[in-house]
Amino acid sequence: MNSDEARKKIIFALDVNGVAEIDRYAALLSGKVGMFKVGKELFTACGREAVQTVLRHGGEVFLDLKYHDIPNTVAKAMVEASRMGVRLANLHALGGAEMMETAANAVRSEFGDDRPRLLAVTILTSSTAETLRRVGIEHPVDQMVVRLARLAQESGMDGVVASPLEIGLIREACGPDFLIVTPGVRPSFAAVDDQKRIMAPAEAVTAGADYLVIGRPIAKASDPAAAADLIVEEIAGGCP
Ligand SMILES: O=C(O)c1cc(=O)[nH]c(=O)n1[C@@H]1O[C@H](COP(=O)(O)O)[C@@H](O)[C@H]1O
Repeated sequence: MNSDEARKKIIFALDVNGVAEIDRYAALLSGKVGMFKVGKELFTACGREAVQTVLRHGGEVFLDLKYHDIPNTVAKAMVEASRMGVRLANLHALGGAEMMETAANAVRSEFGDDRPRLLAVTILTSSTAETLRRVGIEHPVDQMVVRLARLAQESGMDGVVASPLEIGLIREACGPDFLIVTPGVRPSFAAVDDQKRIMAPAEAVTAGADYLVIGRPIAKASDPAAAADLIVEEIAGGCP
């Protein structure tokens, strides 16, 4: 894989709480990563300005607000997310088929093809079988992930967010065109932090990931731009 293809796969998680930090990372990482993720912390702190700031720097946005509510509320939130001009937006698959279908239909009927790709979060990368068991889900994590990925696909979603360990199973169940976005990726030089089900970047791409969400391995590095370059090299060098 060439470096440009590898770079486009990296989504940098902007897990910060101010516009000044967006400016800092956008200046450091534009041209080094493929997309910027605006998540709950940043959106709660700065709102739409966070998205607008990334767009102003010429970056593309994955709006990661993981909606989970009654179908009408999630559909309306997704329509507003789409209006902001983001490339990817997500909800929790555990919200169920009706919630996903209502959201997917609302976005498609309002924006047609000029819309963000819609992702369903399956089981979070910080969850284990014990996490599931304690909320009453007795199935193994990988079975739950595949079940939710299939449900998401049947409900009109474009793809899923899942741990790298389940990429192969999802590809098998949902086919080559279904997007797989995977956090919980750790390059050789980085700490594991609180992620539990992890994989190296090149391995995740080889397994079939379309995008890798990477935060602290880049943000906490003494030279974030160099860390992003190293990850691009790991992917390009390790993937056919
Ligand atoms: O939806 C996500 O992006 C997400 C889903 C998931 O299962 N696990 C997960 O870590 N994430 C996000 O991916 C990012 C991972 O950041 P790092 O662990 O610092 O690389 C964070 O912004 C999380 O919110």
